Amino acid sequence: MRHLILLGTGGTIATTDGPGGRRVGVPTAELLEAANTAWNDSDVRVEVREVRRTVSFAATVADALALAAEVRELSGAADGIVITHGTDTMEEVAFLLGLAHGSGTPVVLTGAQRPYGDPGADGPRNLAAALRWAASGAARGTGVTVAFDDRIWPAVGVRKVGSLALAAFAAPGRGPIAHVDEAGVRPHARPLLPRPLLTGRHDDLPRVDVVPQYLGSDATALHAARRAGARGVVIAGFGVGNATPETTAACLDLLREGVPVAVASRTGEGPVLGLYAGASAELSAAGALFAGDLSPWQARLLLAASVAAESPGGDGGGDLPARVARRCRSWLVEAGALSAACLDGPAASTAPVTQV
Ligand SMILES: NC(=O)C[C@H](N)C(=O)O
Repeated sequence: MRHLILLGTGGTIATTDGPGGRRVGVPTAELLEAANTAWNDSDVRVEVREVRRTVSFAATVADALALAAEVRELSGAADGIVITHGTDTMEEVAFLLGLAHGSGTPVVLTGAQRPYGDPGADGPRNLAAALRWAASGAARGTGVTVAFDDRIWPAVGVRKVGSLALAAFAAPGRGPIAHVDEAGVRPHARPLLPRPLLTGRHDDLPRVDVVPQYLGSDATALHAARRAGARGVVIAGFGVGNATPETTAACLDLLREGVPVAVASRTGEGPVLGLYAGASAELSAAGALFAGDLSPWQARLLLAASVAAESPGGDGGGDLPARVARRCRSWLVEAGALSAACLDGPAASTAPVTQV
């Protein structure tokens, strides 16, 4: 008999509507009962543990790290771990759990877009799919995944792409690695699993802020982040990773001061690259990390984990941006998010640098 552990953390799947809005309150054992109407396998024993009962927009990095520690502790004791979670930050929590996960035990997050008891509730079906996937041999060695709307998404690259749609998740440019539905569990691909970056116990991560780019944005938010004690910043850049002249200049100052800078794209799909003079090309040449096709939110966690790994308890010193970028790049190459040609620095572009 296979043994799964089901960890309940809250989210819409465990909410009911009421005066003042939705609130978490449904016990995880009740969620399991509802899922069992969609799937019940007498050969699988599910052990339920209540971890937290919150909506995920109120969760913190410290909460996610505590969850990662619990998952690590339980990994040897079960054939699979399923976590019910809010969808708003699921892409970040899945990614962070992946940064800390080193065993073959599958870890599967799921949730719902509609509350418990809704006539069209998606929670029971999503949870049933997550349990089926976790109990199947196919999930072993796939690291951390998200089960939603009959599809299984890899933690690296998964994004919430719908605010209300039942098909709430996608991994643009990557696609689902399996389907789980009436036709059974059907794996199509296996995600590349980098070595865990977060080893040992971490109660929190260094502060890293995301600064978005928008028409005419100046460097005010970047300066505020620095004043607030940010140990790194991620630019959610235009297109292929560009920033306004003011932001670019402020990022170059940060790099000179020893603060790591990562660049991601606000577009939602595709890699970033140092193509444009006075913007991405300059940032890239100055040692900013170009974070492959990671979302700004996943890039933020990668940067924070790398800063933590480089400078436990210290401020790192002058070449911190270079060391952090190197560590992130080798992780991104292992994750298939960056070409191996980028390992020692920015990949040489064959295209001529475009003058802005
Ligand atoms: N669908 C959901 O779960 C959204 C909810 N606000 C949460 O993240 O907890």
